[in-house]
Amino acid sequence: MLDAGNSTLKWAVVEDGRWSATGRADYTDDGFRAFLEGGARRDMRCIIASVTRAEHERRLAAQLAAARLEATWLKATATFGEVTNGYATPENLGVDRWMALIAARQRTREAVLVVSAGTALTVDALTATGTFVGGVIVPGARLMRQALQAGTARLDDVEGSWQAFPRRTADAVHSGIVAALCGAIEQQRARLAALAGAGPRCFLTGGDASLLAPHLTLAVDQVPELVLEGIERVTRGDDY
Ligand SMILES: Nc1ncnc2c1ncn2[C@@H]1O[C@H](COP(=O)(O)OP(=O)(O)OP(=O)(O)O)[C@@H](O)[C@H]1O
Ligand SMILES: CC(C)(CO)[C@@H](O)C(=O)NCCC(=O)O
Ligand SMILES: [K+]
Repeated sequence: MLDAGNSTLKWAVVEDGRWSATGRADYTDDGFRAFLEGGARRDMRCIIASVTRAEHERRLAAQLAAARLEATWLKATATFGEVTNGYATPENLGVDRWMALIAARQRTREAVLVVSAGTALTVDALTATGTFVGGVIVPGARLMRQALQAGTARLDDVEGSWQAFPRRTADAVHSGIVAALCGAIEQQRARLAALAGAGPRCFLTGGDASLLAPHLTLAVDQVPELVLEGIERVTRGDDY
């Protein structure tokens, strides 16, 4: 199973229902070699949830073909089991978000906020009836930092640390980004709470989950492999 994000490729190898290996790599030949050496075997079926650019997808497709691995590329659908995709055009929803929502439903039947903090931050609301009612997309931490550097003269690329009231430029940038990302999560949580009539649970995944978790006032469950869990569920189910 492959979670092909905009920045990195994440994978899990499933043998006899057991996850025998997991890993992550960038979109280079070395990265793909890490995947092959990390447990992929000849004749394995690869199920891919990709939101990355066409160039990465073509390269990945060629690498899989060269390794004689059969590839299946997933798309978001209108429904899966109890989960209903409320997007205006369901197939336009990023398949990574769809997989995370399906995995979240497998973990709980309560209302839940599904947050992925990667290249982009997505905050998606799933009701207790299993309906994905919508969600927001925000630039992720790296993109925010790049945007500030590109659009201003005096913000250097210096690593800052989190401060409630930053008094140095680097700390102000770092803390501002954390505040913006956490603010989006807290707002959507309040909106889903109003809709659901109770405080929703929150699952947090993605490369920046640990950056945000300490600064959220709500209780969150960190689930690093949420997208891969969704791929496994979809692959296993007869609903797809
Ligand atoms: N090379 C890097 N330089 C700076 N920050 C990085 C780098 N790699 C990862 N990060 C940090 O990790 C965050 C998330 O990126 P990462 O690739 O880990 O997420 P991801 O969940 O795999 O994203 P996606 O699924 O969209 O590829 C970035 O916003 C950034 O803060
Ligand atoms: C929002 C991202 C970049 C998050 O990885 C991805 O899910 C994506 O490209 N989605 C397509 C657009 C959408 O979900 O509305
Ligand atoms: K993401």
